[in-house]
Amino acid sequence: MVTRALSVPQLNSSGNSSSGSYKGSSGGRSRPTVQKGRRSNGAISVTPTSRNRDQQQQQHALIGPRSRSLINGMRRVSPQKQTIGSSGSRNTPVFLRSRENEIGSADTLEIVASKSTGSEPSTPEDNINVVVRVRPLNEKEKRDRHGSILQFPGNGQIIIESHESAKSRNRENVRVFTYNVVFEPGATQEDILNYSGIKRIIEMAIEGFSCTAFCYGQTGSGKTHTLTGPPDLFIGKPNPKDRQHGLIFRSFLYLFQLIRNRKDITFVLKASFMEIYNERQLKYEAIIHIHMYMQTHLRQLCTEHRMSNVSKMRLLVRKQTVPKELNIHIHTHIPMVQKSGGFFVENLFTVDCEELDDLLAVLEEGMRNRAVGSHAMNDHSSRSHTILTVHIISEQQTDGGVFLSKHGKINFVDLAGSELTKKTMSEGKTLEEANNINKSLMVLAQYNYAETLNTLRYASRAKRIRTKPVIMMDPREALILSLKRDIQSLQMENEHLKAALNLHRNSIEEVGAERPEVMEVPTDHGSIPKVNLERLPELDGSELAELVKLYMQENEALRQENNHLLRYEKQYSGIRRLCAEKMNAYSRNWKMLTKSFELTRTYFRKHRKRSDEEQRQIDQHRIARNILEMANKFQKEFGSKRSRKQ
Ligand SMILES: Nc1ncnc2c1ncn2[C@@H]1O[C@H](COP(=O)(O)OP(=O)(O)OP(=O)(O)O)[C@@H](O)[C@H]1O
Repeated sequence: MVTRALSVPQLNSSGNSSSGSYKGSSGGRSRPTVQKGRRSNGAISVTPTSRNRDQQQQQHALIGPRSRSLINGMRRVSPQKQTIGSSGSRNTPVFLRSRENEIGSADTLEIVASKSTGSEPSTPEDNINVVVRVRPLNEKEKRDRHGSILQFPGNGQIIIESHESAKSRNRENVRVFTYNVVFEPGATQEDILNYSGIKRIIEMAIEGFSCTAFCYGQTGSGKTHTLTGPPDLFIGKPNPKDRQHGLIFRSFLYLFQLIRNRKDITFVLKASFMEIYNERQLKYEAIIHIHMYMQTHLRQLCTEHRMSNVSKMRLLVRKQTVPKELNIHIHTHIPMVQKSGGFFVENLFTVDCEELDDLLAVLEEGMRNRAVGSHAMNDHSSRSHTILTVHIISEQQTDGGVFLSKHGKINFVDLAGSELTKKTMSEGKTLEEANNINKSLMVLAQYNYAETLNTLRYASRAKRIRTKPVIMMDPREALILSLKRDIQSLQMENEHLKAALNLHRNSIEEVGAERPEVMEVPTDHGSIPKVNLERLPELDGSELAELVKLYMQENEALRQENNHLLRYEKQYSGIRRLCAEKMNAYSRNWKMLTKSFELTRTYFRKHRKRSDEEQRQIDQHRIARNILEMANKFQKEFGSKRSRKQ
């Protein structure tokens, strides 16, 4: 089971951005110092220029998975981005600060690089990715000349400075936060897709992990904009090429791109879209803990915040026959969720999505149906928390012939923004909604400094959360798979032992030793029928259970056989060792015997006594040889004298 989360805290960036001492790439190289009071002159970074207490900052954080192992040793990519910032006083504003002109912080770049490797998902413990996006100033903020309290020194850092009166300024008023990525106001929707780490999340969801991307932040800070784009995108038929499309739309495209490349896997996609409206006590911990424990955000809401507090939970995409409002049921014994106690949402309507268009239709319909209100800080303010879930069920045949199915999912959560009703000038229904939203988030301090600080703290805390994701599989299928693996390794061991035994038998027979008396090895597994593994996905629960039983039996039989073989092997190897020792002794003796025989024969040849007859013959032979030699000599001498005379 996995826990992956994305959050998007928000900052209200103020109008007159400045770079101060943090211009361009060099700003990120050395550790920046805050230069108080320097007026900013560009869109690259936003520095305090105004002491206006009413200034607004909006930031949102994107929290998602990342892996320590992925980060270590990853190559850094360094795209050069030339984006025009909102205030545009510089020609080439960088939309997010990092070292050496790179886009995004080091961590994020590594995540991006890791994504492109398409490597195996790791099992990271440090898998919450926190990304902060600061939106550009809107027209009203520019008109009101609100300043910024934020600076972007690079390295994923944000500096927030309070603009209390100079007297009260002290070290406490300047705080530095570090995240995986900080997007400055010039960042585009496409940049968020490419550099926030969401692509990695989608890849992990495909691999069977449960992942979440969620946005958190002040009202009007750009959460919905980041996730879905401006609301008027969904009026009528949306133009798929619109550059304003948000993270969800772009993630869907990327998801389908990945799925189409995996021809070896069969995918089934389902999606649901619901909202939690007027819920009072939602906390970000809820969202994150749910992932640590189980399936959806709702479980945590149930267990930690007592679902009775939830006023309304509504389906945004539904069948005509399905009631709009949903009931939550809490169960203590649901097999898959036993550990945390469980819950399920009655009538949660999930849509089968065969095509990309089906997924996009879920998003569009949900966006049209969600509760939106208007107040002074946002014309299209979300009045609820929404959860769009895409289930990715995959099925792949493994080397062993077993079909492995995984159930990954990705949740996109758009939390309603926290609001100061005084600033939003909410009244009536909007006021009631705002109160509930604020309660359900964290009720923030009086001014945007405090709100921004709170958001940054929130994101910082989220970053410290450690989760341990696992791939979600049907436990029975997982068991079958592991039994199958056991069987394979037992069979290999078995073959190895048999080969070793044969070797022993042969060598024992060679020396004519007696074979040991041992139990016969059962080589036939009897009545265990063979099962067609390709039919695995078609089997129902009882058949699967039967299959597990059969595999366990086969496993057990193989284990027994291995034990017998091992005992055999032990006995045979003992006898073989004895034989070998005897053979060695024999051969040593034989060598010695041969040598002594040779010596004896030589001795006797030299010293044995000859018989008289033998001696007489030898003497005669010797006399005859002497006579012959003398005759030859005489002949030679006589011959030479005669020739001289002539
Ligand atoms: N990065 C951005 N670039 C341009 N406009 C933006 C950006 N972010 C937000 N906006 C605009 O700011 C306004 C408020 O944004 P949005 O509705 O997304 O905020 P929100 O955080 O979802 O607010 P609420 O919590 O009230 O729903 C919208 O008009 C949106 O189009």
